[in-house]
Amino acid sequence: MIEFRSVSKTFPGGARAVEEFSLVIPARRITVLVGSSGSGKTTLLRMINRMVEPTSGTVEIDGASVLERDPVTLRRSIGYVMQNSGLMPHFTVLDNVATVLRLNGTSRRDAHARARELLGTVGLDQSLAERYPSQLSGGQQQRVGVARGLAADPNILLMDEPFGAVDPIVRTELQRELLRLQRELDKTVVFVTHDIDEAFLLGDRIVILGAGARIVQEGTPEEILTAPANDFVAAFIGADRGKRALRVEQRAHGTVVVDADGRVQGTLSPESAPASPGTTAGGMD
Ligand SMILES: Nc1ncnc2c1ncn2[C@@H]1O[C@H](COP(=O)(O)OP(=O)(O)OP(=O)(O)O)[C@@H](O)[C@H]1O
Repeated sequence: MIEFRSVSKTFPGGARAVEEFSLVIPARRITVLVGSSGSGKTTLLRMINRMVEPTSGTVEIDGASVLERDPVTLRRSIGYVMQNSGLMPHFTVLDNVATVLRLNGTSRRDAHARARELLGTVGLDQSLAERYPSQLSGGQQQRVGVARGLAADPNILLMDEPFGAVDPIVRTELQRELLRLQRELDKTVVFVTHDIDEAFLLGDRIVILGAGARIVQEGTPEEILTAPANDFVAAFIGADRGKRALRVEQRAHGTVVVDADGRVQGTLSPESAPASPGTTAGGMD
């Protein structure tokens, strides 16, 4: 569990990126921080591994303040994946993935063996191991970034718009892979995005942020979709638009689900159709 307690951050020069931010981030779940540009998402993420130091307040991991940990050791114990993969251009894929392990004292041989294993975990072919980052596609680079983030087998994985720079098809693929990985590896993931669709797809919990990282609403996707806290959230999630505002209509050949623009999005099978008033669900008696 990660806990922010009244955390503020003012950068030199006076930008108040985060003001009195408090939040509990549950273990073994994906928590998504979503908000518009400049709302302080990256600053929050980087205060977890002390890449940014809070001006006041504390960040705790399992009850212990990160401010009391050695920043270098702390950083190496937490996975970090960023938008442009952050790979070292003159290192091979294998060496990029193995770096943290080497820094933590693992032998070259063992670090490479583990790195090869991780390429498999993130769905990359072993034949890419000796390539350099510039010889990979954007999507492959991001996978290497994820493998590197997982190298030290951290409990916590911080992801800062990791799929922001790839095309929509690859992005969908990477999102699915992350959900699969999470089911397999059971990490505490803190994921930053400005894309509300991505937040709904990935988040077990979603935190919608306004300026200064003010929490506008926090909850499960279901809670936010069914009860947006205010007009800002409703507008941000597009509550009255397209696929967020579905209704059921009876048509000649069956029951269909129609979006806010009147387009048919799918069908409703008899088993999942809501029971009409007066009927008993199940109907066995
Ligand atoms: N190193 C820095 N020095 C000065 N100001 C900074 C620094 N880093 C961030 N800021 C400012 O703090 C505020 C929050 O920035 P942050 O990067 O956390 O926002 P964000 O929500 O992640 O934005 P984006 O979605 O554009 O990445 C912004 O006003 C930004 O200009």
